[in-house]
Order: sequence, then structure tokens, then C-alpha cells
Amino acid sequence: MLFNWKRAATQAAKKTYDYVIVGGGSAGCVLANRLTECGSKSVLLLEAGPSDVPVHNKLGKLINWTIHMPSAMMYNLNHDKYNWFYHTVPQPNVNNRKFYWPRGRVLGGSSSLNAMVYVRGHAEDQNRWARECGDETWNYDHMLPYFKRAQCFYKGGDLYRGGDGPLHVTEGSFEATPLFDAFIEAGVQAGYPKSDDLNGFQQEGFGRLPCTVNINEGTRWNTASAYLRPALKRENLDVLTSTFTDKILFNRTTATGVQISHFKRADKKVEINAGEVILCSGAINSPQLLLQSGIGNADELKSVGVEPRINLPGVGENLQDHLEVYVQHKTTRGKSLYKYQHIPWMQAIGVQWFLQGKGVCAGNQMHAGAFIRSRADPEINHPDIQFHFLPSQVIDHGRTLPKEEAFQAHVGTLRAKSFGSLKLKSNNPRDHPVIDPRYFTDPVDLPDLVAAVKLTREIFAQKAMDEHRLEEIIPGKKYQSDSEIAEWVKEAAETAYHPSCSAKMGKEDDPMTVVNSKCMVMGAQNLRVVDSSIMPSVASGNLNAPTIAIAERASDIIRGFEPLHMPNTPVFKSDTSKQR
Ligand SMILES: Cc1cc2nc3c(=O)[nH]c(=O)nc-3n(C[C@H](O)[C@H](O)[C@H](O)COP(=O)(O)OP(=O)(O)OC[C@H]3O[C@@H](n4cnc5c(N)ncnc54)[C@H](O)[C@@H]3O)c2cc1C
Repeated sequence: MLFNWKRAATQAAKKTYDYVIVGGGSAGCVLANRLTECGSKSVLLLEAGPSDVPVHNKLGKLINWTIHMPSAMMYNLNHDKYNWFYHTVPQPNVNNRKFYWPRGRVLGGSSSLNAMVYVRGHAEDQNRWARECGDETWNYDHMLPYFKRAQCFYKGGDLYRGGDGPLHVTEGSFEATPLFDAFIEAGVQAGYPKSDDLNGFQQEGFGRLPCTVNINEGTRWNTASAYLRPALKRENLDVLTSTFTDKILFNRTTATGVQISHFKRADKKVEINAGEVILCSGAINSPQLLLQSGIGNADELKSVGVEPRINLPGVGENLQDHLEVYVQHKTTRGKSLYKYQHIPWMQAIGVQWFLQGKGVCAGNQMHAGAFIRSRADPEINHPDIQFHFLPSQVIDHGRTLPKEEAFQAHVGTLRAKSFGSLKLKSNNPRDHPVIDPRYFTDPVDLPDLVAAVKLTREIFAQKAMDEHRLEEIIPGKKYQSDSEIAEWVKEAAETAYHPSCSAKMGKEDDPMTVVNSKCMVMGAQNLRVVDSSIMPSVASGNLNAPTIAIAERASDIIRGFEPLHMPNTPVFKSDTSKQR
């Protein structure tokens, strides 16, 4: 393996690629595909982790099942085989807890580890991004066609959905449990609207949460399956896995390539030449790689022994995330998916999936969800709270098996005001950075999450849940007043796994801008960043779909294509004088 790596890396070092893409995750796989489509440009994709490639056994089924079986998603959160396994520093406002931040380290990146929920966020997110970076071609009317170009919705396309893109998107089955329907009905009874497409005209409301699952195979559709594998046969695309990029190489401020080494052996360094370097290493590693290459706050770089090259104080700043809590009730026997998490049912559904690619294992089990506004407030003109409903329990990132029949609402706020930062610990590129999200440093964020818990309780109290709802087990009866709920929130809040915005795209006269609206690193030449780190502000939903759309849009910028545009596509306007 190591011998092969050396040979492949040495071969790669003999060429000069038009583009070297660092990171084969959600964004990197999109670019690897789009930039090689024309056949005339050469691309090298570098990925620190191993391949996710499904190995076929004699039955022709997937052996690498912990990635590709949708319901197996928790397995890879327990070890570092495909995972960078990051932790934050202790968070003083959240009982000094250190938060576990898994991130994909494998082809497909975090799209190989994530919960597969397909949510684009709200049109207002992209309109805000366009204002924040001063370029209208990042607004909703320009981004919608990129969401559509990426998507292959299982029922075909319409004004909002794509029907023939590479990314398979389906809606999970409601068959295994009555709880999904009950949750949506409870939302309607509580006075909220129902939405037929949470990614379409109306995000606000209760409805089905689609997922990035290929319904034909019953498999996770990460970006390696969607974008990379179809491009692998192209002669102008090379891929090196298990390849850690230590730093970017420069001639003064012009990027000329990267220095790489085997992920498990830092001793042998190889230099790769590039016409342009594109970082797609994600919200932790892209800023880390810029910093290790001397691009960042010059004083801070010097203090850890890195020679500054470009003083760019925004690198690693503006770090944003979503926090959520899980409100949970016991339910009556047979209603939840509890039995499927234990033998013999667990084996039975596993066998069904291996033989047919169908059944409970072919879904992510977050098939219903909602977006609501926390209060009537002219400033909150689109939903600021998201629900994922799970007819089962996730405990400690799936590291503990449930012991009872229960259901959960994962409820979180979408536009917290506390922003964090990421800094180097040392000048060793393999040291994890110091990650400080500064959760709850803005005084409004904790009360906002407390309000979200109270709204969740109100929804679970509706008639539609009567026949399914037993006692609330978490937080439980003893947490009633705002201050009691706040104490529980501090004990229980978890990341929704959405770090982002740490190399923000912004206006060129903003000193904290890291990349301009063409994704080019300020002050550098031939160097771009394209991934979730460049979001100017966090999207109001999950981040895989918006990251893919960003990469689709960036691929056209890099190729010099005119931006796609769907002017005046209608979007639901909330009545901000009412909460629901
Ligand atoms: C557990 C979990 C659950 C989630 N659930 C959902 C969900 O249900 N729905 C949703 O939309 N979003 C979800 N997300 C978030 C979403 O998946 C990510 O925001 C998105 O995938 C980020 O894409 P990216 O391209 O920025 O980074 P990534 O996909 O993380 O890709 C970065 C890639 O770069 C590689 N890399 C990094 N550094 C180097 C280096 N120095 N050299 C070489 N390679 C390097 C990494 O190994 C990785 O493959 C979840 C995330 C996690 C971790």
C-alpha cells in the first residue's frame, strides 16, 4: 500500500496539473467532476483519508457497509477510521464541556459520515450571502439552478427540484412507524403550516425531510458516488487517497503547488505542481492549511513558529455552527424503531438490506422535520428553528444503544449570534487546531434555545401525539421554568455537526474577508477555497446540499462560464406579525 502510494505520488510529482484539489469531500468531489468534464484540463484530487469504494463480495453486495448502509451512520462516529475526530476546547458558557466534532476523512468527506438529510436552507440565506459578499450572483435566483443541477429527485424535477443531476435524493418511507405522520399532524394542530417541499416554495412548516439516498440501491449517496466515481474513468483526473497535504507551496504570493505526505507516514514529502490550488478541505482543515502555509493573522502565526506570507486576519475567524438538544418521550410498545436496534430484528433488517437494498436499513430514519419561527419579529422573516424528528433515540452520538421505546425531536436554532475561531496549536500540520466555537457567548443564544425547547413541548402535547406519547424522559418534569430549562440545555446541547464560515467569502474591502466572490484567497494568486468554510454566514438548515451548490457555482466561476440564473422564482413570505 505504502509502496503504491510512493509510486503514485512520485508519478504525480512529474506532472503539472491545471488544478490540484485538496480534499475529496462534499465540495471536492463536485469540482473533480466538473473541472474534468471538458477533457482538456488536468486535475489531481488529494484526499487524506482512504477510499470509500464499495468492495463487492460474492453476492455482489457492499462490504464497506458502515458507510453505504444509510441506517449504519452511527458506526463511523465511534472511531477515527474515516473521521478526523476533532474536539473543541472547553466551553465556559456550556458547563465547560468539550464538544466532539466528527468530520469525514475519506472520499466523500463528511458526506460519507453525515445523517444524509437533504436540506438547502432558505432563499434568504443565499440573498444574505450575496449582500455579504457584494455579488448578486450568489443570491437565490442564481443559486437555485445550481441546487437543481446537482439534484436527481426520485420523483423527477419541477420548478424547485432537479430531476437528472448526479445527487440522488429521495423521501424516506413512513411505513415502519406511525410516528412520522403523527409528528407532522401535531405541528399542524399546533398552528404551523404543512409544507409539501421543505426545499421548495415554502421552507416554513412541517413536512417530509428528504435524504441523499439512492432509492434504486438503498445506499447512501455521498459525493464520491454522485460525482467522483462517474469521473474516474477520465484520463485527465488523478486521485491520490491517504494523502495528507501539509502546506501550499508559493512563489512569493502565487500558489505553485502543494507539499504532500502519506497520511500515516509524515517523513517522505513530495511536491506537486499546480496551475491553481483549490482547497476543499472543509471548515476545519481549509483554514488550518491556509494558516500552516503562512496565510492568516501574522502575529498569531509568528507566535506558533509559522513564517507569515500574507497577513489575512479573517482566516479561522467567523466560525459558526448549529447547536441542538434532543427532547424525548417514551412511547408505547412497537411504535418506535427500538426493536430494530436490537437482535434479532437488527439482523433481519440487515440481511434484507444486504440481499435487496431495501427496508429499514435503507433509510436514515429522519424522515420528518420542520422549520418554524421562534417569535413574531420583523427581523425573523424566515424560520430560525429546525426540527429533525427521530422515531428512536440517538444517545451520545450513537455511542450508547437505547434501552427503551422512545422518540426524539432534535431541535436547534439556525442563526445563533455567537461566533468562534480556529487557531493553530503549533507549526506541525498534523496537530489538531485549537477549535473554540464560543457557544452561548452572545446572551441571546441560550434563551433562544430555551424558547425552542418550550415550543417543542407544545408540539408534543398536541392531540395527534396522544396515543403515542408517554412521559417526557428528557429533559423531564423537573425542568419547567426558563432557568431550569437553561440549566438542562447547558448540560445537553450538542453540535448539529455544522461548523462553517471559517474562511468567509466577503467584500474585498472587508479586512476579515478570506476569499472574494470568485473564491480567490485575498492577496494570493492561483489559490481558491471552495467548501463550507467560505459561507459568509451559516445556512438555515443542514450544510451538505448548500456546500454542493457552492461547489457547483464555483465550478462555473473557475471555468469562466456565465452564471446560471432563474429570475423571480416565487418564494413564500412569512407574516412576521404572527409566530404561526
Ligand atoms: C456526523 C455528521 C452529520 C451530519 N449530518 C448532516 C446531514 O444530515 N445533512 C447535511 O446536509 N449535512 C450534514 N452534516 C454536515 C455536512 O456533511 C458538511 O457540512 C459537509 O459535508 C461539509 O462539506 P465540505 O466539502 O466543506 O467538507 P468535507 O465534506 O468534510 O470534506 C473535506 C475533505 O477534505 C479532506 N481533507 C482535509 N484536510 C486535508 C488535508 N490536509 N489533505 C488532504 N485532504 C484533506 C477531508 O478528509 C475530507 O474528505 C453532517 C456532518 C457530520 C460530520
